[in-house]
Amino acid sequence: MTRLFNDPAAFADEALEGFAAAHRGWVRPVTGGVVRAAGTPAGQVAVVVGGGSGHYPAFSGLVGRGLAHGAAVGNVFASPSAQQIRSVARSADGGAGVLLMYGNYAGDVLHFGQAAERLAGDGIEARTFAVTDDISSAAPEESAQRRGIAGDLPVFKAAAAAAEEGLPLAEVLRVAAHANARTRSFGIAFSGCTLPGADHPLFTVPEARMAVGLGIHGEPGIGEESLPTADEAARLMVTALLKELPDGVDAPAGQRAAVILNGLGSVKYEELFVVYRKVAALLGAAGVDIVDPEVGELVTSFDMAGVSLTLTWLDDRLEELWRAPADTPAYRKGAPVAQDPAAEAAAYVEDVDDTRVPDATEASRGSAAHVLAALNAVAGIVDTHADELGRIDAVAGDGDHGIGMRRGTTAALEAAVRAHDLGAGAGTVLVHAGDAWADKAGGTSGALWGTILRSLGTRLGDQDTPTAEAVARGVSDASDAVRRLGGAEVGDKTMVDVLVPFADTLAEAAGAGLPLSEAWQRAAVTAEKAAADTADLLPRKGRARPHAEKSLGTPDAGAHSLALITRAVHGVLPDHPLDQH
Ligand SMILES: Nc1ncnc2c1ncn2[C@@H]1O[C@H](COP(=O)(O)OP(=O)(O)O)[C@@H](O)[C@H]1O
Ligand SMILES: O=C(COP(=O)(O)O)[C@@H](O)CO
Repeated sequence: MTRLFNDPAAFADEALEGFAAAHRGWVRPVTGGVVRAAGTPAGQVAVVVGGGSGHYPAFSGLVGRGLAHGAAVGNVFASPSAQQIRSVARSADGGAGVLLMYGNYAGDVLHFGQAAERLAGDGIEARTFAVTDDISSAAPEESAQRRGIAGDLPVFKAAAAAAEEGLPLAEVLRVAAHANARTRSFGIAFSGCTLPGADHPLFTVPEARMAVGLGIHGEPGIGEESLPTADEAARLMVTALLKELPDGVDAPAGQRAAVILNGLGSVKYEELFVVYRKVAALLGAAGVDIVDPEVGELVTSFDMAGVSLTLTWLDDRLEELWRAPADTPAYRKGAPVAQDPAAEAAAYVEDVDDTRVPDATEASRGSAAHVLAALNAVAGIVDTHADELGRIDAVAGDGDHGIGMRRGTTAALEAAVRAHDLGAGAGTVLVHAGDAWADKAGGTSGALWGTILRSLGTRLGDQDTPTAEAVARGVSDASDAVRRLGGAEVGDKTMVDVLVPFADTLAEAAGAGLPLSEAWQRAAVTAEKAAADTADLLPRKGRARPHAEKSLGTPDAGAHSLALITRAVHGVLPDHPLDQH
């Protein structure tokens, strides 16, 4: 249970504020996260890590000498937005480029990728690297699809220690890839976590049972067994990891390994030590020489009761990097590290002029009022269904779809009102709304919905009255853009299963000369049916993919929310073109 919070929607921001206030000697808050208080030494590659909140000390607690130069911090269980990541990276950049590092989750992949592109536009060389250590999340032949859990730490640390040595960006990236290839984790859990403001856990594990391979957002595990003794738990995890040795490690005997026994939130340190006692014995019996083990909380999941074991199979170079000193709020190692003598990190402040919008015609400004009404309806329907969306998402995902959609739609509406008050046309109102949605929601759906509104707004522009055909073309642009960005196709069990038929039906109806409201009504019916039909599909993309069979019978959360939104928008569309209000 998360008991102490104010407004649940503000939990992540308030936690970050308190964290930064408590660790002024190490970190400095910037828009989107934190950077080292002393800044990045000039000429050093900056390693910027990040991910959702709810996993402390990942990710903000790992900022400091010998480890990350900055951390972008998202909402609870949702990736930070591209805008947040860009802001942190710009503040952390020491002039030698930035390596963006995160666990392999769809939202993180989308937002960190977009941030890297924007940084390139800012003249900062940026590369991305996703950690994939969790062996239970995909088969060995699909290891690139695996999610990142406590293996984040050794992989981040190896890259950051290489950066600290002054190596160039390409070399730091190579070290990250090498460390990741030799890092494997496996976890078990005994009870779920409860998100701030929720009155029941995100997921549950039956009494006296253990979920095997459960993810750090409660993604369902690969099996369920009777509650083990501490020794049995140790044996299960060690056996799983010794079965999957990386390339270049033929047998455990004679190898050296960094070992992390990680508590996921509510397993006590004493319990961890009882388990570690057996882990050490089993690895010793297998001939593995343990180097600088860590037993404690390094990647958590609120109050989830669970543990994971991580092994990084060391060679001489990785051992040197693993042993290198570090000094961060949550992770210290070696002799005390002198702080960088540099002056306080300069915080990058974005130069945004939000008091001006492009010129718009009277007609387009009139249409903007309808766009506002539509966004108001969208925020309303999402608010009403937020809990239901979370429940659907929790079946095979991480249960945050309602939270993210609520944050996104609220921010979109606020930005739209601001732009409208400044006299923006329909296109600009939509573009501002999309940017705010992506920025404030983060997560997979934040990136995709930001793209949807931006595509539609770009097509509508600020000059003409949007006709049914123009709106249909905008929705088709959005559908193409979502497929390009997320890489999903119809049948993968995502929002694409609704967006594509919705766009096609709208285009067909508008092309046949129907007025917008009628054309939209037909398309909304198609969308609702398509969303319901996703219940019969097996997920091939996103977080639900490893648990395909668990999601059978439940529609996709993003598909369902899209259908709800198309229906709500229809409710406020006028029967005539969008130029009258
Ligand atoms: N690659 C993808 N392309 C299109 N839509 C996707 C993709 N991956 C996930 N989604 C959609 O995003 C929804 C989840 O959104 P969100 O709650 O933000 O996810 P997460 O917490 O996994 O980032 C899914 O239900 C699905 O509809
Ligand atoms: O869940 C996280 C980010 O992934 P999403 O796909 O946006 O949910 C986060 O907690 C780990 O970085």
